[in-house]
Amino acid sequence: MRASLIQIAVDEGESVASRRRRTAALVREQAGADLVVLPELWTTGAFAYEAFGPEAEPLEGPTYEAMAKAASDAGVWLHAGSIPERTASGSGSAAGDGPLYNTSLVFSPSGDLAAVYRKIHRFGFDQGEAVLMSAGRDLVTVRLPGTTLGLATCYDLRFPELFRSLVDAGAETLVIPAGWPERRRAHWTLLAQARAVENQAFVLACGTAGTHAGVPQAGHSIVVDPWGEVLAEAGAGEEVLTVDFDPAKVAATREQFPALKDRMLGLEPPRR
Ligand SMILES: O=C(O)CCC(=O)C(=O)O
Repeated sequence: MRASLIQIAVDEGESVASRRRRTAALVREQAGADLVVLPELWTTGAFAYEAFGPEAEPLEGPTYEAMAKAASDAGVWLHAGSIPERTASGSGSAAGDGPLYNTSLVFSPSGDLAAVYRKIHRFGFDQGEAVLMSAGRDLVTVRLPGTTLGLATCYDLRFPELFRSLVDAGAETLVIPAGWPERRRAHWTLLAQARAVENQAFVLACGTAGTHAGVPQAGHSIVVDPWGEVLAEAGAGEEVLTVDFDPAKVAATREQFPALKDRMLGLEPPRR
């Protein structure tokens, strides 16, 4: 299976429309890959909090349209990263005035929507995304020929229980679009390898390059195999990271070193 992770530079000097066109062209250039992955919130930048509201889109907005077309033009599965999604209001009476979500979209090679994942763990403690966006509640897996993807986004990487739940739901390849900051790059690499080793799964983690809202991005998108080996790692700048991997390695690793079978669930709490 061939995956291409497009580590887009998200700099303030470029308009959202220009970056959308440029990204669609980069996706088209990946014809021949099986799966293409984009980063988190690449239209606005993950730290450009002031842009979330103004640039928010309905699910089937301009990014959806451009990415559905790019996926079908290239004939690839496309994890189109995430967008700031403006949902319809709760009453359904007025479209587009409901809560915001950090929403990932996955398209099939014919350009059909295959999955929607709304980021569960919001970043920022009491600021930024944590107050501007609502939290998703649903685990999402996507069946591709040869592997099952488990979806997570950026800060989710710090929550191992989410990934265990995805594995329990059948995930073999964990796909993590991100807008991870340079100042915590060591955590990014370490956590990507940890999630791969503990879940005996491939990890495809695609970040952004550039600087927006004064936050330099880590880049260093990374692909890790179920044994924890780094198969490929990008540098700091804009880059397409292409890697060939064998999805059968998940079952082989789980069979040869069956640690997942030794989980002890439902332990007793400490006695007082
Ligand atoms: O957890 C981190 O250090 C970065 C998370 C983040 O930037 C995000 O989720 O947008």
